[in-house]
Amino acid sequence: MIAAVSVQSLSKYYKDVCAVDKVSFDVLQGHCFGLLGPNGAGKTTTIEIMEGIISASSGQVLYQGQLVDSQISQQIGIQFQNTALQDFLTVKETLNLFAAFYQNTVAQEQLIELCDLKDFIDRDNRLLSGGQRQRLLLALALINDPKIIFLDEPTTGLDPHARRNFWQLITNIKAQNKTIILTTHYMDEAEQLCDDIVIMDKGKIIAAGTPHQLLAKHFDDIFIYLPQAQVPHELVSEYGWTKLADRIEITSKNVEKTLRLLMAQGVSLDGLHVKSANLDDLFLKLTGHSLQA
Ligand SMILES: Nc1ncnc2c1ncn2[C@@H]1O[C@H](COP(=O)(O)OP(=O)(O)OP(=O)(O)O)[C@@H](O)[C@H]1O
Repeated sequence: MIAAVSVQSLSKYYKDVCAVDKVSFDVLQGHCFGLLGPNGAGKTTTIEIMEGIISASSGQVLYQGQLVDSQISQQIGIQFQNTALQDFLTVKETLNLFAAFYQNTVAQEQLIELCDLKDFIDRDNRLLSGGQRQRLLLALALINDPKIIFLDEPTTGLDPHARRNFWQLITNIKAQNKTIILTTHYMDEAEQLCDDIVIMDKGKIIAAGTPHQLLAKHFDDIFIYLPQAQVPHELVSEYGWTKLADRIEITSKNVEKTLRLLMAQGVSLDGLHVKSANLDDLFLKLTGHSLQA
């Protein structure tokens, strides 16, 4: 199967700064692909080379096996984080304005439906909430009926409700067999939406795979938390458990055995919290810091 986009040994130097260092990955047709990494990891540089906005120092990007060229902008959709919307235009007028830039466009009713714009279609851009603005920006990214859509931190700054609404839209778009390339600082977003992820740090790929594969590879432990006051210090040091601000973190391969041990030691299980590792834990393990700034 030919990848929708294939990034091959891509490097980018800014004078002596190596922003991207021999990065290779494939994005499969119809998948949601997540590019994750801390600030300065090289994500934007990689994505901008893929979008044909800047050129690589070396390496190449292939779309369906063909080298990326200036025509690519007609075939891809980009939702930029900070697109400036024209003041004094309504949402509908904005859609019309952007449609004029492309040879092929999607029917406006379809976009309104897909991005759920109906309730504010005649509203001035300046009066949109954060979530409504993001939905309009998504519609603009879809206006040329692209097969591949780039979303740059699409839910940054949105409240949890608006984020969940937006995830639903992305799921609907994916169901149309479109390929989505997403950057995000939210690990729950990546876990929810992405079929494949690549984690970059300092210009290099440090992990790649499906969220499930990556978690299975790096963790076989379950985390158990108990309020600190309930766990005697001697037990914490004897078993090498971790003291957090107000909790004790116990990593365990066998939850049942650990709980039995705690009970045998007379430790109260009030306020017990058990969780599996998630992408945030993976990120912390691989990079030494949490992704959420
Ligand atoms: N135009 C430029 N000139 C010089 N250095 C640059 C330029 N653009 C990016 N860099 C450097 O390249 C490295 C990678 O930057 P990039 O913006 O790709 O990272 P990022 O992962 O997108 O970070 P963020 O999450 O903060 O957007 C950084 O060290 C950055 O300072």
